[in-house]
Amino acid sequence: MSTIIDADKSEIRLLTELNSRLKEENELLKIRVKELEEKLEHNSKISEPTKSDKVPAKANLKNNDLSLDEYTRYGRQLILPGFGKSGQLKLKNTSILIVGAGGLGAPVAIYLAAAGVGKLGIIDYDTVEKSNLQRQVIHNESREGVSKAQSARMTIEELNSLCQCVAYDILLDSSNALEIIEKYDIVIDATDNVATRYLLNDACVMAGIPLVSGSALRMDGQLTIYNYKGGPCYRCLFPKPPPPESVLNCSDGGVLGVVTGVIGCLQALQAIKIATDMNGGPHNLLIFSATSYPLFRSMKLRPKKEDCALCGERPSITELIDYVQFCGSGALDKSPTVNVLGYEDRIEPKVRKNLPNSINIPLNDLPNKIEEVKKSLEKLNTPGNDSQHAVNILKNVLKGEIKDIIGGLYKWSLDVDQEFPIY
Ligand SMILES: Nc1ncnc2c1ncn2[C@@H]1O[C@H](COP(=O)(O)OP(=O)(O)OP(=O)(O)O)[C@@H](O)[C@H]1O
Ligand SMILES: [Zn+2]
Repeated sequence: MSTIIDADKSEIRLLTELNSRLKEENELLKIRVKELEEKLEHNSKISEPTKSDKVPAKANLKNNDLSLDEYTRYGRQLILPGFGKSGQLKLKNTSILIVGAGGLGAPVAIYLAAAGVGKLGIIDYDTVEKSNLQRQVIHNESREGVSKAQSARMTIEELNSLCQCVAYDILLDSSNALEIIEKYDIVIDATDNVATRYLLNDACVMAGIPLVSGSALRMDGQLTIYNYKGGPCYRCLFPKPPPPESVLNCSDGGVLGVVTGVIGCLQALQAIKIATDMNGGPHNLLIFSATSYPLFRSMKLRPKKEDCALCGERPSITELIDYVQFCGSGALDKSPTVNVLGYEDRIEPKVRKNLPNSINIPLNDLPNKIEEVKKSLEKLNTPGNDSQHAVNILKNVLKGEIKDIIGGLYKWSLDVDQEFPIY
């Protein structure tokens, strides 16, 4: 009997000890929480904006506090001096529109959602293809054929369900741009064509929204912010579009996936800096080249032009125009084309490994070989964008129907002759 009482007593003693230890730990935790709160408060004060032209919050989220879940999720950036709770709240109350869910748009969307931007809009008219996956890391194999905007939204929702993501699977053009853009605080240009670049620039100037513009091709990339803090717009620097035949895109020129990652991450960074009013430095053009040393160069941008047709003192462009006509090409445009099956219909018999009735001439040699082409070529086929340039050159010197075969030898190998070697 006494043994049982002794055992009970020692258990009570243990429990009492445990209880007091828990109380002590509880007190220590309270002190630690207080310390962290003070630190956050302090950091928030450091990051108070010093500049007057703040980006107006259009997210309409009106969140004044962070939940426990958000403290845990964003803890590593909350303790950053100059960012803190006030930076996090600004991100939470910011809406950002990403135009293009391709090589640039993918990292932009992932990093902005992960960082806690309150609302992300993602626009893309296209669907996911296997050749996108080498760099468009927001998509995956199971999403082939799915709308890029929807695929991006699915990834974002899995990554951060606190981020409100709106997917627009549409072609952004003059008829819809302003209406959509006006709902956002910041716009990211992650597209790949000149017409959309001018469209976004004009719409952002008209709506008074900063535009974070990026581009990447081959091993190189560029980053600029337009229409921000009194700086220039795209038209101040480039009043006229380049000739359409001088523009090369990734499907023709190629691009290393990491290069789009570098530029996309920098676009996300600039957007975060704008949203949180972090110091951003002067208006610069940042140039990245994977094959140069140093990898980055920064060039001061020319200032805003007083006589800019769009943002100047007496603007002549006061509404969105026809950008396909202005640029001579649009997001969907190519040279006059014929698809491989159409071409197959016109020739016979099929000859393996060589396209029948065709000769293959490198673009550089083409101007010197017009006579040869005249004699021997009925229809032309060279790969990629070169063939579109070739069509333009030939149209100037040859009469008759000159067309570019869509997809060239690669598409021929897919749709007509699976044994035709591709490269
Ligand atoms: N006006 C526009 N409206 C909506 N989406 C656009 C517009 N212009 C371009 N885009 C989208 O921007 C993205 C640009 O990304 P990127 O060049 O990496 O992709 P891509 O066109 O799939 O590449 P590839 O040329 O290799 O097929 C594309 O997904 C394209 O559909
Ligand atoms: Zn301008």
